Amino acid sequence: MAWRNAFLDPAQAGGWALLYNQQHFLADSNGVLFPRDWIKRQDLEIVGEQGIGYFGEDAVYLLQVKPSTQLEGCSWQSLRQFMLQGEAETFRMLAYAAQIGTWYAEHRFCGSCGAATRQLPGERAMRCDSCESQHYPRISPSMIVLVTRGDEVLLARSPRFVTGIYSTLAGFVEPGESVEHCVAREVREEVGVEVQNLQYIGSQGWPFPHSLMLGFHAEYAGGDIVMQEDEIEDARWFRVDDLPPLPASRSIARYLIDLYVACRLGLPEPELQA
Ligand SMILES: NC(=O)C1=CN([C@@H]2O[C@H](COP(=O)(O)OP(=O)(O)OC[C@H]3O[C@@H](n4cnc5c(N)ncnc54)[C@H](O)[C@@H]3O)[C@@H](O)[C@H]2O)C=CC1
Ligand SMILES: [Mg+2]
Ligand SMILES: [Zn+2]
Repeated sequence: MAWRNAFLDPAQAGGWALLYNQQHFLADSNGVLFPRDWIKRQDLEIVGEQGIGYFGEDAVYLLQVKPSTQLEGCSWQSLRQFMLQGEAETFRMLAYAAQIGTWYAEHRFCGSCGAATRQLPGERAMRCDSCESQHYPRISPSMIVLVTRGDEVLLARSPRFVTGIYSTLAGFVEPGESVEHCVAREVREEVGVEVQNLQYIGSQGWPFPHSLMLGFHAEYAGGDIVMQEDEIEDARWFRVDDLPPLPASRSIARYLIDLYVACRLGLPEPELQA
């Protein structure tokens, strides 16, 4: 079943409901989608509602509820869990839903003047009538890069990672800089190394909470590894035939590594899950 984003009017009846709060969805043994009319008859406090698209032919609505919300036979499951284990189209739906949920939750009041906002009909925007501003979903461009040196790749550990896992370097683009500049700056800051011959590989929306990952391969150009305090716990060169535990297969971090390894070892190219 395929997921497709769309703008649906919540005034329409029917369809399916996702129950959302802070990067978590309520789920039972059938999954995350509940008959929406049935949900509306339950005694739940619904904070906000958006029509977000179609799962197959079925209309899907996102219902923001309180974190204390309980439904018989259901439990709260994290978006990260669906990223690690969920079916691909289900994860695409939940990734979009979570970003719409984050946007809505963070823009109920105007950041300029503090007045309450309202949802504009027909557009994904929160409108402040008091100062006439509009607030759209925020997307944070971030670079992610695999630094390579022949048969070796530079991988690092953040103290936030699961024990043992090594990954590519990543970082947020700063205001006014190009993504290329960001790659060179972040690599220099995090591991003290210079890079050259950047090659753009592809991108991935990353809903934790609203990054857009722009993925590169870059060749080592000079410098010894000097790790950034607090951000980087370990960084090393690994041979492509002797790699440590790597990030989740659905991540662009993993794709950048698998792609380079496949090229060096003459293996079939992996595919990036969008
Ligand atoms: N899809 C993938 O394969 C991967 C995705 N990522 C994502 O890339 C992003 C950037 O990676 P990091 O190394 O964590 O970034 P980073 O190297 O720029 O440092 C993280 C720090 O940036 C600050 N920060 C948080 N949100 C920010 C924002 N929106 N704009 C600017 N600064 C912000 C915080 O102080 C945070 O501790 C994160 O969202 C992370 O989840 C990281 C690795 C793999
Ligand atoms: Mg970083
Ligand atoms: Zn305002």
